[in-house]
Amino acid sequence: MSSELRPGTLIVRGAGKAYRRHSQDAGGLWRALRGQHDAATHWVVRGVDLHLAPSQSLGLVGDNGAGKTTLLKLLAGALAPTEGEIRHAGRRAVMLQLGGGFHPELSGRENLRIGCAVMGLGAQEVERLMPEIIDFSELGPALDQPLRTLSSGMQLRLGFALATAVRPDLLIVDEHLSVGDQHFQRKCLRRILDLRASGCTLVLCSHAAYLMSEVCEQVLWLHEGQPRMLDRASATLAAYDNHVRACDAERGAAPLSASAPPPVAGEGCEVLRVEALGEVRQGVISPGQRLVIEVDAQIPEAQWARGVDLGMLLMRNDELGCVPLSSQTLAQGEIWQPIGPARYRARCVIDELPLLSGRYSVNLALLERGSPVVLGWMRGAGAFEVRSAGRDVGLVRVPHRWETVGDRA
Ligand SMILES: Nc1ncnc2c1ncn2[C@@H]1O[C@H](COP(=O)(O)OP(=O)(O)OP(=O)(O)O)[C@@H](O)[C@H]1O
Repeated sequence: MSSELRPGTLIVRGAGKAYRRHSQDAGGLWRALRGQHDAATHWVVRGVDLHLAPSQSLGLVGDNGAGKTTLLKLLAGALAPTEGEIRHAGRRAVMLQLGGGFHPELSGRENLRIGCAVMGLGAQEVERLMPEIIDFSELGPALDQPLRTLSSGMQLRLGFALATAVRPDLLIVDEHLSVGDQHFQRKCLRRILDLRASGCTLVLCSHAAYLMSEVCEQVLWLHEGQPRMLDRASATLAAYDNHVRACDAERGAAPLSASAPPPVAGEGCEVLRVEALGEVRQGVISPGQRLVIEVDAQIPEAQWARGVDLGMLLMRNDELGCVPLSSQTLAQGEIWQPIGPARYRARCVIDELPLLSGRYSVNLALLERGSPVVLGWMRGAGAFEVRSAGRDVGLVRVPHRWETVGDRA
């Protein structure tokens, strides 16, 4: 740790991690026995430069084996870099692997005490924080059972409660929000957002692009151990998405990015009904006609008070996400009309449908206002077919015109 940096600062200069890889051929064993070491240096991560100021947030994406976990371990201090330098200031909390740092034979409570001590907390601070950590983990009597008897979701609760209760200046999280039940996912996400709002620097690795785009300002794309792009979250995620699509097309696989469900975390919120209306007749509509997507949802009073947005994506039947529709710029009362106790209806109108021939449906999510917390969702709802009378090919028809060269002046 460096004293001249402000707490929450993270600086990485030319960091890399290499392992020795021994040759696998039969002669390798004999050479090793003769003391002739023929291991080659294999760089798993190389050339990473980062500078995060306090309260900045960085996401990490990359294909399997790209080196994300290795980089996170370097940032967490769990691995020493082979080359380069990593410096941070302030209290660092880490959630890398499930149950990481815990002892399987000790109880959850004992593990918490040890974990607090490892993070440098004094006895008094441990006593002060324990009730909050225990409360957040919601483990109840299971807290006094050996850790190995806890489910992975329970271990996540414990680890997450510990890592975040200490109010770290720097939080490093690896792909954990998909573990655990929906209620806990929401709790974790809220805590991450609260920490970020209170000035904690965040490094997050997740396969949920949706989450990264909401939580992180910048995203680093690692490719075969090397930084390929470091930019605003939206720019890097779009570039990475293009890369994933190109790889999928090469392999003939279905595009995953559109079909992967977002993290879900609702309590009592539910999408009840989705219907394609407007000029849809017997499930069919033409390009240029009026499409109305009507959504009924159950929103309990407490959640209504926090605010609920609606995000939709019109999907073609080859899982291509075509048209995003979001209510986020409107006041809540402009989106939802009450239709019964804790029931609301929203109508999204596309006056001139730009889509061309194909079968479509709607993926939609109820979102907590101003936050990436997903309260409820439905996929493949409100199916309709677009039939074009013309000979259009492609996906959309957009208004356009032609001009002659002379018009340009
Ligand atoms: N201890 C080790 N010894 C040798 N090679 C290792 C070691 N740890 C990781 N690797 C290799 O480093 C590469 C990067 O692994 P890493 O787990 O960092 O990738 P990742 O991007 O997190 O992958 P995933 O998304 O699949 O979790 C892999 O090829 C892996 O086999």
